[in-house]
Amino acid sequence: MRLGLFGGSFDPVHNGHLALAACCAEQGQLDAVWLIPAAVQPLKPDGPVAADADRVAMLRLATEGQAGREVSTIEIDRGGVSYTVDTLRQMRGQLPDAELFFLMGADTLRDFSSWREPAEVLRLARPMVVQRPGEGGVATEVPHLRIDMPPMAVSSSDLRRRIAAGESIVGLVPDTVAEYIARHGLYR
Ligand SMILES: Nc1ncnc2c1ncn2[C@@H]1O[C@H](COP(=O)(O)OP(=O)(O)OP(=O)(O)O)[C@@H](O)[C@H]1O
Ligand SMILES: O=C(O)c1ccc[n+]([C@@H]2O[C@H](COP(=O)([O-])O)[C@@H](O)[C@H]2O)c1
Repeated sequence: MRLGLFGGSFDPVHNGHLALAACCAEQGQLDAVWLIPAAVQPLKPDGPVAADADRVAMLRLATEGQAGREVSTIEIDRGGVSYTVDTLRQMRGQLPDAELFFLMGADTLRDFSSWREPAEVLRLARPMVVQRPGEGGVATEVPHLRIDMPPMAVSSSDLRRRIAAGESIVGLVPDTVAEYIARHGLYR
């Protein structure tokens, strides 16, 4: 099985994330994509704004009813700083026969050399990378598969800013996620 692992802060999940997963699944012929919210992303040491349970709940709403999408709480369950190499080792141990791909946007690939054990990460999984508006071309020595995605200028930080400013987020996240954010008063 060809399994796509898609790690992120997902603070909150948005339509750019969902499009990334869909484009990689289609063009990379993936059997499934697992979305993996980080507890604490190593290069974002302040940690996420929303609670782990809220980020997981929003991911579940965003992927509800979509075939081949799952939310994995492996990093939240492990706790602490979420190093991708630890996650891939755990996945490899649980799924020895799966071919693993690690999904990301070009901005994430740009910082790849500062990750923990980047060579080991590449031994365990192949990066699958989409372009991101505002990022230049993917100029990097890191071997990766390029996936084409229509540009979507949405980011979690812009969403948090919009919500705090009382601006609309309609069309940027699934309606169920927008309702969850409003109902729980997140990011105000
Ligand atoms: N609009 C987008 N287009 C392409 N890739 C994206 C987009 N938004 C996020 N990604 C990718 O999804 C992964 C997870 O992103 P993350 O959860 O940090 O969201 P973000 O929108 O980048 O958040 P923030 O604005 O807080 O940095 C990263 O690899 C990132 O490059
Ligand atoms: O393992 C690392 O050192 C490492 C450093 C930076 C980012 N990552 C992972 O890259 C993914 C994208 O992170 P983000 O928050 O920038 O979207 C997420 O799964 C992070 O845990 C991993």
